[in-house]
Amino acid sequence: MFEKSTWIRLPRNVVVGHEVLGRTLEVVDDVHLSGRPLLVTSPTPRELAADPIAAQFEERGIDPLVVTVETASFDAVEEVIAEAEAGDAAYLVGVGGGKPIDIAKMASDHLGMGFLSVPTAASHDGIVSNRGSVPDGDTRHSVAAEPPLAVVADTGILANAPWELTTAGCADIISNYTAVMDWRLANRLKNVEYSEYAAALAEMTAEILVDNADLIRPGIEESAWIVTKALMSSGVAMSIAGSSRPASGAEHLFSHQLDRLVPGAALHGHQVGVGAIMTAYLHGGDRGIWTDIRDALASIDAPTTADELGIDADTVVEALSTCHAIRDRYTILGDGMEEEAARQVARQTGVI
Ligand SMILES: NC(=O)C1=CN([C@@H]2O[C@H](COP(=O)(O)OP(=O)(O)OC[C@H]3O[C@@H](n4cnc5c(N)ncnc54)[C@H](OP(=O)(O)O)[C@@H]3O)[C@@H](O)[C@H]2O)C=CC1
Ligand SMILES: O=C(CO)COP(=O)(O)O
Ligand SMILES: [Zn+2]
Repeated sequence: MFEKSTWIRLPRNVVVGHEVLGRTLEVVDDVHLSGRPLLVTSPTPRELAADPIAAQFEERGIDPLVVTVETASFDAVEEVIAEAEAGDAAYLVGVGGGKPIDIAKMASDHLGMGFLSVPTAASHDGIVSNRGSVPDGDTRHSVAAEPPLAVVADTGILANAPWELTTAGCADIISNYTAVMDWRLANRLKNVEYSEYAAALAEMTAEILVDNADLIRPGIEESAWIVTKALMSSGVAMSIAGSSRPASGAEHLFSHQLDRLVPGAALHGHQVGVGAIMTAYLHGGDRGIWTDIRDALASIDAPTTADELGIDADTVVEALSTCHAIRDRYTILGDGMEEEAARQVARQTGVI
């Protein structure tokens, strides 16, 4: 008897382009949200996007609530939930990088409210995903959450964000190559549930981005457009899979472990990119695609070494040799690498 079922949650409206921030209320109306919004933002994105959105609401006679968060934490999620309840918010709007968007996503999931995602940086593929990532004790990886009802991605704001945020987004996409290799391996060895559609979409997204690497340059709206569409596509792959598997394998375990060892040292995307060089090497040795991954990262100015991440060699080795344990996710790291073997891989790939 056939007993499988799939429930794919996706955003209803994804609006990407020039000066679309000014159309936020149109998007709100289109997804039939009404009442008082609570904007969740962080300091820089507040000035760039949350205050202008608040002004749009005020013009309409709606007084929005605004919470500015400094760090991604469960305390921040709880603060947002409390503000939403006290202020009678009807829905949430996450405005900023991954931190405020994930906090808004987790809070709206808890409150059973809709939420809108307004990225100010093309820095990560959680913009449309059905995952929320807020560190909780030793847990650093994402958990299931409702995706946004709609996304408003203004390419002018994204293009003017610091270039390293965009290169971090590109590296998060390039890491799909190794994430999918790990997923296939886990499917073959451990019978982990696998979706050919989600894997193909994640890989194709990385391929299109790499093919267009020449067009991705600082300060150019078309570049922001290319990267943002790739981030959306990667987020959709996660929603189709019902997990972050298409976009997160051992390279993400490595990054999550760095977040524990040296919090805030480097951007999420940059860490997973460097992780992908080493885990691609583990998958294929000298004949593998690790050099292609390294060259693709270098071509968009993303870090390819520990030095460029601003993290010392010993910490990189420690993260690589211990990160298998932080999550129940089978990858090329298996039950863990010996420290000396991890050091060799980091050396062979020029990471240290
Ligand atoms: N849910 C999911 O599926 C996924 C979640 N993630 C998560 O996303 C996070 C990484 O996202 P990231 O965006 O790097 O994190 P942040 O939200 O911390 O943003 C990084 C920095 O960029 C600044 N910033 C944002 N927009 C602008 C702008 N337009 N101009 C100038 N500065 C700007 C922020 O400012 P300020 O200091 O003011 O905040 C912050 O300092 C991680 O926590 C990661 O785990 C990653 C991938 C997938
Ligand atoms: O960062 C992500 C995908 O790019 C989310 O993955 P995690 O589930 O490992 O947090
Ligand atoms: Zn990621």
